[in-house]
Amino acid sequence: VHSYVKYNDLDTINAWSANIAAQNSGLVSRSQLGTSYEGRPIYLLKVGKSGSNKKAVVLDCGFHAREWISVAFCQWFVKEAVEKYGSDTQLTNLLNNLDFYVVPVLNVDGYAYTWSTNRMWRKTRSVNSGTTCIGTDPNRNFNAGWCTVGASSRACDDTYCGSSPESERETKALANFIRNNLSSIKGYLTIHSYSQMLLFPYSYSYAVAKDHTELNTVAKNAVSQLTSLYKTKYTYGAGGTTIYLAAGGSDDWAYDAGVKYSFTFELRDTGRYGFLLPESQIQATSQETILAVRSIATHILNNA
Ligand SMILES: Nc1ncc(C[C@H](C[SeH])C(=O)O)cc1Cl
Ligand SMILES: [Zn+2]
Ligand SMILES: [Zn+2]
Ligand SMILES: [Zn+2]
Repeated sequence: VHSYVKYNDLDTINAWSANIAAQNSGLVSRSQLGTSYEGRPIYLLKVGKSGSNKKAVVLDCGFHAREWISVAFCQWFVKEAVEKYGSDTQLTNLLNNLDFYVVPVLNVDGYAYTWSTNRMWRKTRSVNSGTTCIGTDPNRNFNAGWCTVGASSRACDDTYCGSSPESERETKALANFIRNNLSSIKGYLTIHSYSQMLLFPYSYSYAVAKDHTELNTVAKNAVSQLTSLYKTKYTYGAGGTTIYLAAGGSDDWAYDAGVKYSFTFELRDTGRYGFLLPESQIQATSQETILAVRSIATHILNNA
């Protein structure tokens, strides 16, 4: 049975996304972004009051299979939206004027694999030619400095960039969706764990993004909102200098494609539990992160 304060397996999440759309048809609709390598559906939830030519923000979770707190967060976000619409002023305003395209789990094959076989799996589950090593790192597979730095060209490595940009069905599906909706998509938030960081372009080089100053201010304000709830410490900045130089990331690609407000969240913790964050921290992590998402979305609404 589904719980917002537990980690849910893929079948439970898919049943949940069908139900929450059916029960909140004025606010939530479900479609399919594509199918994974192993043939699983990759669902997309459109969250927002129906209206014409609204701005959109893409929020994806479950890029990396083992980062379960990311997957829990997207479910919490949708719950909060449907629960508080009509009563919470800020959220109601956001949902009246913005559409949030939520991908509850992008890397569905990998996520299923962490439940069935290997909790620490990161990549997709696609077969690589000439080796028994499986999978590509979806966050090294985008056409953004592809495979130049901070990624491996060896299929057996956890940061394998793939045979070519968008070689994965999962990354191709997401990239196609963003390309096809560029006129409305003003923000891109991709949720990972762990490190407690809010990152923005670029990670693929030390080049300073043209919107660096604004993105830095948006990140600063979002982090201060997050920290205000439980005093959780976050760092923020351009990925290359804040975490590490790495190419092929979805945030860099979205930014260069024209999505100005592009951010990567690295949720709790800083290493005590790491990817194995206890379920007891899902609620607090989700609540504090939502404050940051609200802050960014409000900036987008006022400035995009
Ligand atoms: N553009 C990027 N933005 C953030 C990161 C950090 C995540 C952390 Se799990 C990763 O290593 O894929 C990595 C890249 Cl390549
Ligand atoms: Zn990740
Ligand atoms: Zn991470
Ligand atoms: Zn602002």
